[in-house]
Amino acid sequence: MSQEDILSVVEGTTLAVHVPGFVHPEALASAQRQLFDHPDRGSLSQAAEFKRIGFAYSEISDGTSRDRYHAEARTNIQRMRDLFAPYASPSDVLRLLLEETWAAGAGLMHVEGRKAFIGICRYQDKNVDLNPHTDALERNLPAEHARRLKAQLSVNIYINIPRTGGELELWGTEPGEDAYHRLMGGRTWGIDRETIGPPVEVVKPAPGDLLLLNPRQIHAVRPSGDEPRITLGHFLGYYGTDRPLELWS
Ligand SMILES: O=C(O)CCC(=O)C(=O)O
Ligand SMILES: [Fe+2]
Repeated sequence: MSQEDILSVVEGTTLAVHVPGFVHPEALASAQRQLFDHPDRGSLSQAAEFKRIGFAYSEISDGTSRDRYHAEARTNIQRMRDLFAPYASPSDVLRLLLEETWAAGAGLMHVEGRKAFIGICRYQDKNVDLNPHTDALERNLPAEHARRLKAQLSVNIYINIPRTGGELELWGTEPGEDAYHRLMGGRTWGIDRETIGPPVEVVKPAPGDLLLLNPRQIHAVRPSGDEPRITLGHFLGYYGTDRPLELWS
């Protein structure tokens, strides 16, 4: 992954950058054994059908959950690191690679002096649909930090992909917050598939692959037909070409 790859997604000249085989096959096989039925997988605060290990920034809804997110950040990073041992955790490798590849470097996001978590493990079980949606850090971020953020990217590393289903769908359109809420209609999260036309690109990653995309553009994941879809999710904050990238989950 190069500086140009990252910029092409920021600028919208590329819909997604696909890096096949990002995770070493032995590390991948070991992680699959560890993660498949992991006892720590818990339900996402807003949607119980989505399971995850770790606590996502998007789950912050008040002061208590904000404190919890930061208090657990380092423990949750270490938990994912331990799950991949004796191999390097792919989230750690991603952080180092971005530090090496991005001219101004890259590091863990910190908000008001508190560290972010990175490397959430998400499970999408059989028949669970991840509806078309957008992600925006500003929904959860203190306003002062949000003003500096120029773009947001999403980096997913795939641990398990079902044989049928589990494709990533991309619409290539960035509705902005007001238009997104109109598209949501009365839903609490995401857009009804009937409300928007077909995606402009459909990508089926393989286990071990990495995909970089702009999550402010509408995207979705088709339901798994058989096995659970297991990913490591990361977001990247872009503050300008001469500024370091920031990572969080
Ligand atoms: O798991 C994926 O392929 C995409 C997940 C997603 O919604 C995102 O990256 O923002
Ligand atoms: Fe998303």
